Amino acid sequence: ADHEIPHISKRKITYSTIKSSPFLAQQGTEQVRVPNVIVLVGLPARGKTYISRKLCRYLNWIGIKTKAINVGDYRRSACDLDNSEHEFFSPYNLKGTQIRDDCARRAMEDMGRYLQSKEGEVAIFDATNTTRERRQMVIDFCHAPERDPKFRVFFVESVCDDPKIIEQNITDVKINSPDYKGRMEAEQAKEDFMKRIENYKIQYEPLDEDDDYDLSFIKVINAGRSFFVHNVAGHVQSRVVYFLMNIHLSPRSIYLTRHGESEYNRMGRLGGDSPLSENGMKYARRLREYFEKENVRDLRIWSSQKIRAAQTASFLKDLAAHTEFWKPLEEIDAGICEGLTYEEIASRYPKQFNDRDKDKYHYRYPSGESYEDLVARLEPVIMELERQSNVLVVSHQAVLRCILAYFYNVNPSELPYVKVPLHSVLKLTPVAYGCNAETIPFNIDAADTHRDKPANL
Ligand SMILES: O=c1[nH]cnc2c1c(-c1ccccc1)cn2-c1ccc(Br)cc1
Ligand SMILES: O=P(O)(O)OC[C@H]1O[C@](O)(CO)[C@@H](O)[C@@H]1O
Repeated sequence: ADHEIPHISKRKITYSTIKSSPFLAQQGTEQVRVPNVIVLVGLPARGKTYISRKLCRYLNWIGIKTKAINVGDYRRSACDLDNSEHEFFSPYNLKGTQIRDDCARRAMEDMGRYLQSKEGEVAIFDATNTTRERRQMVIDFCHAPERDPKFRVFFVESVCDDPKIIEQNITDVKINSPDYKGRMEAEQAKEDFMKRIENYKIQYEPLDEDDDYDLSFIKVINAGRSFFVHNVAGHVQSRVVYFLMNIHLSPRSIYLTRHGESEYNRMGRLGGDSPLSENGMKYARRLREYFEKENVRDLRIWSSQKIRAAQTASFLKDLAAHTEFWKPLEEIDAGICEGLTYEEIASRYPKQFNDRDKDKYHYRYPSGESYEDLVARLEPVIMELERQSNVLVVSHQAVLRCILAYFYNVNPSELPYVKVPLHSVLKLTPVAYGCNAETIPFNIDAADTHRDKPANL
């Protein structure tokens, strides 16, 4: 059609191009970055799996393909569960030691295949790795003579002598772990687990800045109260350090809501900067009533600067300790399609409309943004959310899809189709390894702005 965007010739660009993800520089098809292995170190109940899974989720969300490999899972599948009492973990139990070494080796080989095949760029090796000998085995595997490129190794040691934190870990996670669930009373399980920790303490050799002078590592002390960082090498390691220094365990809630229904929502028009509709105003009032009852301590409100969002947030301003308006929270920029309805896009730019549904995450509107662009612009928002305590985010459909995808590990193909209806609040509360979600519906009429993936694609 003569309205069709002039097809920009895809000149073969020879110099290295920074692909759409700002974190990924690609030379032709090979990624210039070497594979990275992040090796956890620490006694049981020091949060190693907590760190592994959270780090894995963050790296995948920013576009760095990452897999966490937990050696405990290999041990549990290798031997039936009667081998999970503390005697099994005694260094004097030769059979137990042999099984555990074998599981570590098999896990390491799976990790090697994941990185060698370029299926992923980063592997997180989640195990105690509490002896120098075991750590050397991992290093030798990553730097094997025949390996090209060598895997870069970064140790993350979690050191904790705060009994309250250890207690919290055991009640939160260990008692419900497959090792104990339904086989032992909580009290007995806790006792057994404390003995398992004692077994590991016999051989525990913490990382040491002199003995391990050539290694790259970070010691996280008492769940992030302090850190010791040594010899950080490369982009991935510095992002890992940055992330670990911004997360915390303190209980809090994150509330997510879209703006109230806007005039453009009612017309089915995308983007723009229209004010709230009558329904939208009603929602904003009811949202305020909800937060009056919630009575959240030190609530911070972050809102997009679009009128429909700022109006919604302004109803709650006096309830919050602090309200700020952030440009990164604005809705995806639909470029030349801003202000149009989906029907108008389909008729004016049929090829663009079709291309978008084929790969909605990577599709970038002409003069606009893709979901991938949105994730990159939202990374500082996610990092600040990790740092904060109670926050209410007032934003938009595509933005909240990206934020939810971070908390729930939603992959790029599903992310653009996550349901985020108008006039509902999502309350996220981090617990143990995951996040509880509570949807608070307000039963106030609103346009349905959700478009499912067409069945034929
Ligand atoms: O137990 C622990 N000991 C020591 N550090 C811990 C935990 C836990 C933990 C606590 C309860 C449940 C699940 C995990 C998290 N972190 C942790 C570690 C590093 C950072 Br940066 C932040 C938190
Ligand atoms: O990616 P989708 O499904 O088109 O949703 C994003 C659209 O949702 C809206 O926020 C509301 O329709 C638009 O402003 C935005 O373009």
